[in-house]
Amino acid sequence: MPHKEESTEFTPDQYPLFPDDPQFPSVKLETISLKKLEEGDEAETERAFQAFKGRGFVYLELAGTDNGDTILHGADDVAKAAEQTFALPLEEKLKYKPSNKELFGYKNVGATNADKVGTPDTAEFFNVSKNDMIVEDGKMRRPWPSVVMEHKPLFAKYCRASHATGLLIMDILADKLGVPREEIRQRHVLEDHAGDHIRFTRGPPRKTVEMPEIQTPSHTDFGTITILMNWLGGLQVWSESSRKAGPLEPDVPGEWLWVKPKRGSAIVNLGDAAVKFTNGVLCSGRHRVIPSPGEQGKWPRYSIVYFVRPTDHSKLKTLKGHGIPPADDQDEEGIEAKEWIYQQAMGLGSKHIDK
Ligand SMILES: O=C(O)CCC(=O)C(=O)O
Ligand SMILES: [Fe+2]
Repeated sequence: MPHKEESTEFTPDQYPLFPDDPQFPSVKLETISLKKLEEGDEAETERAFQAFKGRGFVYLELAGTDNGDTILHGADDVAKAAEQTFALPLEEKLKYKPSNKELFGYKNVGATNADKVGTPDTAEFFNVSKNDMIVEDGKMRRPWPSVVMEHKPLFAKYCRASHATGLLIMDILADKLGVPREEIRQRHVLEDHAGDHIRFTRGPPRKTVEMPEIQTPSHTDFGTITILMNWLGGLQVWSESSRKAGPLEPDVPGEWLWVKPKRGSAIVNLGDAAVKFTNGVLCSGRHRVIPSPGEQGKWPRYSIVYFVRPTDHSKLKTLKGHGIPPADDQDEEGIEAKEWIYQQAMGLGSKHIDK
């Protein structure tokens, strides 16, 4: 157990390994090299494409490229800043509740439902907006706690590296599907306002062996691509892939499988916007977070998530490409991404977001 007086809460050097025990069945994910993707390696791009069509989740090996190294090393520093943010008094954190149909700011423990009967979740989040971090202070749209402001250069660099990595993956998927890269890039321009953010998450240590509580309820991510860094087990994916965004409970039979954290790799998954753009060719995998297994459960669990999302005013509708079956939304204008993401968040029973 970590001792308060000698260590901070986020202490990845102390974490035991994910338990090697059939009690904790884990999912096998492809490991894709970011360096090879950047080099245009054909076999690697094909493996990535197949994995994103299949389960929608991969390990992305980060070392050896500028963006990969920024994410790999930056995530530890971001998590330390996250710890300082969560250490603020609750009343201070609650001053940063989301507003304006945006998800930026603080989500307190219990603000969303973990199931259909309304059991509260047990994780807290702090969502730091990409657009505010990459502009000068005077151009930011919201106030941020001083601990966030102190780390703004770190967050800006982390956002740029994560966004660029997301765009690289989008280019690969576009090429495979016969969609002009620009069709997707224009919906994800770095400087244009979007729901993109770095999410800090903190889940409490496990209280009982049975671990009934749910830190982050079953969901699919709303955006296009998610780049996730975590150090302790707790993330689980539903064994069967589904292409339907929707309710809290999985909609196809299956079981929860653990996703083991992998040192040196991010966990990258696609979100519902990627499903919508491709009429279900790509998969947005259903997942949730419960307390870490075995000995790992003695530590509070941190994760650092970057969400790449379509820009606020881009229309969510199926794109045209030889790999995409024509959709019945051809004649619709399409809903704007900001409104759609807000509706998705409200669908999870969020009680903390103001209009
Ligand atoms: O904490 C994790 O490992 C996953 C978090 C997650 O799924 C999310 O914030 O959307
Ligand atoms: Fe997620």
